[in-house]
Amino acid sequence: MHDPLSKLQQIPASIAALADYESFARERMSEQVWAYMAGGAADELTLRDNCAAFQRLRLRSRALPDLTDGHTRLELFGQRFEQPILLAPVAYQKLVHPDGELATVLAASAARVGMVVSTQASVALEDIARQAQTPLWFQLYVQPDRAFTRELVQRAEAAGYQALVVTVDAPVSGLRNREQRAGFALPEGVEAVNLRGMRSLPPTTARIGDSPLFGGPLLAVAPTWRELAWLRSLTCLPLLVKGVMHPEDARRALAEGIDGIIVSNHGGRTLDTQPATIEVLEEIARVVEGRLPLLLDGGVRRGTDVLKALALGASAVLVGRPYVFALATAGAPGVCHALQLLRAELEVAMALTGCRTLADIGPDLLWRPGR
Ligand SMILES: Cc1cc2nc3c(=O)[nH]c(=O)nc-3n(C[C@H](O)[C@H](O)[C@H](O)COP(=O)(O)O)c2cc1C
Ligand SMILES: CCCCCCC(=O)C(=O)O
Repeated sequence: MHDPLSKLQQIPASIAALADYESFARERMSEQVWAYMAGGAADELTLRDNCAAFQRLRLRSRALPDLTDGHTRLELFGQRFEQPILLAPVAYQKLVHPDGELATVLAASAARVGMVVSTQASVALEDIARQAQTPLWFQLYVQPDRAFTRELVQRAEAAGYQALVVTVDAPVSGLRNREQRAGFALPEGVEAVNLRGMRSLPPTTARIGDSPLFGGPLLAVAPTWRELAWLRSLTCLPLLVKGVMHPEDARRALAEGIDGIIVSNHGGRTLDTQPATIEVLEEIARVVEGRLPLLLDGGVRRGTDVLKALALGASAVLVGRPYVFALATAGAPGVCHALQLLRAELEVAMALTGCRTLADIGPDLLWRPGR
């Protein structure tokens, strides 16, 4: 296996934190691709809030902790992870690098980080799995063609994916104004290869005065909790829902026998003006009461963000855009480097807050005036 660690010296020397990859990535992308990768929905308030809300939280350091035998290991669904950080599903990675998801999985394997592969990956899910030496989970968009959806699940199982992550926050695409203004469209050579051969919906042709969405074909086939129950009966893989932002949806997920919940607002790409994920995490954690793994994504940029999410009830976090920016800048070595930076930051943050293992991380790490 090609080792991305051997190329780490090619990383621009000025990159000291995840955010530093952004300007390098931007230089390497067209305006259209940048709009797709970096942008969010509508006025991008939620996109910005995801990061800002983490930045508002304050940590409390602890003096003279005993940190002997410290580590960041954890188990999720019987799978062992070296750190509570996974790669979030991001579609069409060939937009930013010719090897796309193959470069990412190489880096994830070298960094020993779990990866969630998008239904809309630009590389076949089987080809990604063949390269993987790390746990892979498959992110599922329930397709209008349910027989095709079942086949996708079976393909993921056969290829060795170890969990199914059903995205539940995008029955329709968000209003991506930045993409619209830039005129983003998939270029030739980049496509959702896993969806080849699927019957697609008839194009919507709403005219002025018609309802643009309601009554149309899209909502008629949008997934509901019924499809979740169907998926539950279809697979023995751990089943997670990604995109929960409301405590009642968390309650429903528990009742439906779901195995894990990802608190996510899709990185601010679906419904704009939602709160930041870190702001709703605690309320959802109160519903879940530790009965199943609770994960979070959206705005995680620093090791201290990982620590804050764990302090408020997450078992692990996922990162999205930062690794795509690293991929665009320096390919697999870039992704590997970005993951190593984040892990180092987490370990420093744990040491300075007196946490020897993840079990030591709790809400008292946060400084909350008046409490
Ligand atoms: C370019 C891009 C493509 C994405 N594609 C998918 C996808 O195919 N499936 C999915 O469930 N989420 C997708 N997401 C959302 C991410 O999985 C994740 O929720 C989000 O990026 C986390 O926020 P962050 O980018 O601030 O880390 C995508 C996000 C981005 C930026
Ligand atoms: C119905 C939403 C399709 C979006 C596909 C990729 C994605 O999740 C994203 O761009 O965000």
